[in-house]
Amino acid sequence: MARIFIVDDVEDNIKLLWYNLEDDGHEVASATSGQGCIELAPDFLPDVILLDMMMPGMSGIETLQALKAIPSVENVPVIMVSADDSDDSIIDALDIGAHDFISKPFIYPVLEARVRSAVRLKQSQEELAAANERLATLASTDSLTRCFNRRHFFELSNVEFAKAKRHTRPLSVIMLDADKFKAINDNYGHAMGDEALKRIADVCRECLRETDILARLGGEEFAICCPETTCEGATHMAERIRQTLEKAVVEYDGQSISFTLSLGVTAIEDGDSAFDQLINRADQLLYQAKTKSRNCVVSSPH
Ligand SMILES: Nc1nc2c(ncn2[C@@H]2O[C@H](COP(=O)(O)OP(=O)(O)OP(=O)(O)O)[C@@H](O)[C@H]2O)c(=O)[nH]1
Repeated sequence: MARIFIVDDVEDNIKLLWYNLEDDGHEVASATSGQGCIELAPDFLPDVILLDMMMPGMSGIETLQALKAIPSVENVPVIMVSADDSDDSIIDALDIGAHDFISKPFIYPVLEARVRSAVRLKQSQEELAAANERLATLASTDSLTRCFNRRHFFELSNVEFAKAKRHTRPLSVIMLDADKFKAINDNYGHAMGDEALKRIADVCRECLRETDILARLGGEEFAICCPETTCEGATHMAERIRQTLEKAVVEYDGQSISFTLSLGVTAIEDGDSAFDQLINRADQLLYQAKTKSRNCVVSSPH
């Protein structure tokens, strides 16, 4: 079963096709002009469009061109249907992006077979798009914590850094690392360690804004890039993350643990020419937090 949209200025042609297609189990909608097609097809979201070439007003070719400019229907296969089966017509239609061409009068089973072929194309396009989306997610996220991975974090943060520099806007970075994490793994097992990492990500997500970029940089180290945020604002947020995590209890397999975080916070400074400089500074501040007492936030400039 597919969703078929018929465009023809002759209502009897539409009716004939409609009954046949409905009999074959398809869901059908129609328009009697190119303009009607442009207005209705994006709502109906068809799998295939059967488009008459010769119509008064907007021709089939013009309608096809307009459809290709509408994102929600640009990839819907269009079968041009026309009494004019001159080579030029066929070439025009296919060059503009029609999937197929069938001349009138057509033999219905042939048209049906072409519709099936177009539906198969649409389905493979959709499967490919979904697979590409899954791949893009896999390539950009850490599977354990669902945070961005290191590579994607730097891609996004470099763009934010460039924007902040260009418009002289604030931008901050928080680096955070679980304290004595090795002991969690050693005493409670790797699975409990994994639960603890997931909790760090959840606590960060709870505390950050939609525009903030959260990533697991590796091991038990995370970073957050905060556009439009001063060092003071980011320090406030880091402190909220620290306190929330400190109170959290992570449970796994009948056991429960609590643990703490050390955090380093810095913001863009006049002399900074690359995002890496902020990361290095935040990393040094995180190191200071570790050597100071752990379970604390160290920020600069204060
Ligand atoms: N469970 C789990 N552990 C991990 C993962 N990645 C890294 N680790 C562990 O994280 C621990 C990090 O240990 P260290 O670098 O010594 O740091 P720490 O014990 O947190 O000590 P401080 O950072 O000094 O407070 C190591 O035992 C790693 O094996 C992971 O994906 N899952």
